[in-house]
Amino acid sequence: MLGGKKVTVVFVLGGPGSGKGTQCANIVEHFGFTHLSAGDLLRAEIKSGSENGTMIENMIKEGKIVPSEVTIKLLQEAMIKSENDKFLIDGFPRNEENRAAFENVTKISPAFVLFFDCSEEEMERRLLGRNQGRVDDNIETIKKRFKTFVDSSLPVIDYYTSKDKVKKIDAAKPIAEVFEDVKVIFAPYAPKVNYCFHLFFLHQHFLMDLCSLMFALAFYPYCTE
Ligand SMILES: Nc1ncnc2c1ncn2[C@@H]1O[C@H](COP(=O)(O)OP(=O)(O)OP(=O)(O)O)[C@@H](O)[C@H]1O
Ligand SMILES: Nc1ccn([C@@H]2O[C@H](COP(=O)(O)O)[C@@H](O)[C@H]2O)c(=O)n1
Ligand SMILES: [Mg+2]
Repeated sequence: MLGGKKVTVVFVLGGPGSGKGTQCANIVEHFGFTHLSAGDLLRAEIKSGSENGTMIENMIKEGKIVPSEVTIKLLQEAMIKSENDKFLIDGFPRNEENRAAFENVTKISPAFVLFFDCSEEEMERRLLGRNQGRVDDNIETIKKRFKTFVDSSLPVIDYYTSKDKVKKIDAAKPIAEVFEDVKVIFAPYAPKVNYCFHLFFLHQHFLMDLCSLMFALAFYPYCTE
């Protein structure tokens, strides 16, 4: 529950450059989730001129993890503001502190954890080719982010694996192929088709076709004279 509404949360995890943001955009389009990237929220906080801006910017440049209370507040505010009840939380929880604090504060447990598994070699290639002007997409910071991922984030994935909540995806494949695997996992969340609505329209079409046929048969003798 969050501010009185029941929410579904999926944590989207994986190393830097594994394709979390790319696949979240596809999931939003096909399955109606709202995408909340912790990294994007932190970058927006820097831009907004917040009092935490300088601290967040320094942490991002060093590939370190921002204290949980800052990130959780941003995630909570975004979820409350949204009219949706299905969220992809991308890049969070990044360490044990993030994980425990989120569950304590929000009382929300994820429906499952989507884990994009990719080699460092491939992730490095992608990050160096991303060209979005991110201050952390340089080889020095990328190496630090990889270390933080191994030391702090992989234990979170191990924790959720022990709870049988992790759905692991081979993220080294091309984007479209990764999404084929993602789609299988999200199939239970596909928007429901309203069969009654379809049946009504099929029925309408059938009646109209029948009327046209009767009309044509009735006038056929006159048309052929
Ligand atoms: N399966 C893929 N194959 C090749 N390139 C990919 C694939 N998925 C994403 N990319 C590209 O790799 C780059 C990083 O992808 P993306 O931003 O989605 O990763 P991310 O996991 O969100 O990274 P970060 O943790 O740094 O935010 C982007 O330029 C994206 O277009
Ligand atoms: N839970 C988080 C998520 C991110 N950060 C910081 O932001 C950086 C960029 O995150 P991306 O998910 O966009 O790659 C990340 O390296 C951290 O410095 C964080 O502190 N806590
Ligand atoms: Mg991202």
